[in-house]
Amino acid sequence: MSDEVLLQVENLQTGYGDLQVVRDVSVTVRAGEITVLLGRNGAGKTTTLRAITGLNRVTAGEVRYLGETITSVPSHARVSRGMSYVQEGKRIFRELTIEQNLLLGGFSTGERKKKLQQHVAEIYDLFAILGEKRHLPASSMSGGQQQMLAIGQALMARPKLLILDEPSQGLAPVVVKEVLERIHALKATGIGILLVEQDVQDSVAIADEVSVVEMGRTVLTGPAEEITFGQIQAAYFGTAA
Ligand SMILES: Nc1ncnc2c1ncn2[C@@H]1O[C@H](COP(=O)(O)OP(=O)(O)OP(=O)(O)O)[C@@H](O)[C@H]1O
Repeated sequence: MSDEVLLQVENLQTGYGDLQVVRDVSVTVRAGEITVLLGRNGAGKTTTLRAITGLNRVTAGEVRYLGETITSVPSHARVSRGMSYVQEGKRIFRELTIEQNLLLGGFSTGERKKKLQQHVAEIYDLFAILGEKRHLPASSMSGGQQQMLAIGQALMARPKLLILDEPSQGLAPVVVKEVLERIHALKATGIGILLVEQDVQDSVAIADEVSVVEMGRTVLTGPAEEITFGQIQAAYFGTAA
């Protein structure tokens, strides 16, 4: 287990206008580790990610990132401090080529084209299929490959913390496994990953830390190796102690 805590969310409260959706969520992500955030539809997972990334206002609790409270730091400043967020639904540019999509992902770094090309080559090392298809339009790729492109695009911003909202959504089970395996391989780069998932079994298999949210509250949290499938199920269905 790494000791470097990248993200520490404590007793988070957030929502939409007057509607409080997240009432008490706590989650920790360490460098070189994967924290999986689980919960049923509507439990408040996406809303939690939106508050962490600065898209939703925090009404109580704390978001600490790289040792600093960032609760009032604007979203774009969180990006430039190394927080990359891949929202649900593969937000890529379908008509652009894979390589153009990746280069756009690195645009915010302000680095020169040569440096960006080096980073693109690193992405091809991580996701070989993107390199093979680099000159094809993104729309020509399968759902799983487009998800890898969305992740590759986020990595081009050179994040310390990568936040992924349901990358397995809409993918066939065999493709889900492949995408999660690729995400697992990213740990070796030293970044921390916060992964929201519906696919409990496969995501817990790659997790270091697990948190389950039910009706806007963290009901179970701890190291993946100490948490049983039965405990996760009970937390999911609101029967946890
Ligand atoms: N823009 C919004 N305005 C008002 N309420 C919203 C908005 N987005 C989500 N909600 C509500 O907030 C609650 C939590 O939604 P959220 O998307 O965070 O859940 P989730 O755990 O990510 O579930 P899912 O897996 O379905 O995305 C739901 O009741 C949802 O209807």
